[in-house]
Amino acid sequence: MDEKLLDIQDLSVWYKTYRGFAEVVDHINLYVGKGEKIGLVGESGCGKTTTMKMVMRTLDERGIKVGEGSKLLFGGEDILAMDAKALLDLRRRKISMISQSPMAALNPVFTIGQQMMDVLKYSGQFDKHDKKGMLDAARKAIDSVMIPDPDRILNSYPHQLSGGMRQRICIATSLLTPRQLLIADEPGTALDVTVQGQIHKLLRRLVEEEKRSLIMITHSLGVVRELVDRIYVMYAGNIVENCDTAELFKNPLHPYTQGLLACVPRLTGGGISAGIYGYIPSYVNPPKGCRFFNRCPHCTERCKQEKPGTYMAAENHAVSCFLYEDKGPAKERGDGHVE
Ligand SMILES: Nc1ncnc2c1ncn2[C@@H]1O[C@H](COP(=O)(O)OP(=O)(O)OP(=O)(O)O)[C@@H](O)[C@H]1O
Repeated sequence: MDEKLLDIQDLSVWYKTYRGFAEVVDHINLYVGKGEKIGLVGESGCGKTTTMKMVMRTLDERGIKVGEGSKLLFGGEDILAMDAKALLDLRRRKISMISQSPMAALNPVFTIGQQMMDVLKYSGQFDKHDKKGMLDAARKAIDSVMIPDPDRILNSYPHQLSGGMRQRICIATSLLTPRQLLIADEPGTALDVTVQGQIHKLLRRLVEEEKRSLIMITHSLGVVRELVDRIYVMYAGNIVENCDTAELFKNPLHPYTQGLLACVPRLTGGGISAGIYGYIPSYVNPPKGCRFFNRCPHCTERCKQEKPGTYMAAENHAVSCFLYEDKGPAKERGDGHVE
């Protein structure tokens, strides 16, 4: 197994709302190895962004509660125990996150050049007077994301660029510093499919060239198929299935994964998919059993009352559904958590 770079153990995150606590992330386990590319897939609102914002510690901590026993380890260091200085270092030098909306990520009142120079200045790689060195690094980064005329781009404001260019600039900025982990939160959402495809290929190439790790967050299994080594399927705050990408497409086991796969459009026809009937349950009053029970074609009385464990349906293929209980519990890691 790869050496773990990020290791999320038993993480629970609750938002404080006026109706009570919303249990949005519910005891999840997930890891990414050094140089590994993983996908975190699930429909809108299932808690993917919350999980990753927790990793970056960018959620407003007055508005959340983190479950007891939750652990977030990055290179063995406990993210939840980091002070403000260590967190700043984590965000400036170790992990970067590309958000869904490049317009929200870029500051509209500064040029691209000013924003890139700021990133370089605080990265600790250059002397703060070495303007030429930083400019060259910024030009090189723009070049690596295949945008011509870097000097014009450096002098442009975000609104003077197209959506695809802005998203590439976000990727270029995240690559300015030698960070080990890149978290890409649906980087193609705001773009048309042709540009989306280019952005995904670009991300894969850059991550592979620099041997970085990647977490690709998306609601579409089709998007991650060509991009990642392993996939975690998330539903309503739970990881319901986790295995290698090829295995997931060959042998999807959880009824939710099967439903998600049926939603991937096929060029060979077959009409419009029926989708998955129903919607995600309330996080304020989540079901006490399986959170997918009201949408599941295999639901039994037990599913409504009892939470399924995580079972090892095949080698390195974990699934959280009573249908696979006879396959035995998932591997214990020695720290009491399953993987
Ligand atoms: N600050 C907040 N306060 C209360 N609830 C929140 C807050 N932020 C997010 N949520 C809720 O948490 C749930 C999960 O949201 P999250 O953004 O993590 O989902 P997601 O899987 O990333 O969705 P998408 O794919 O649409 O980005 C949603 O029901 C959302 O309404």
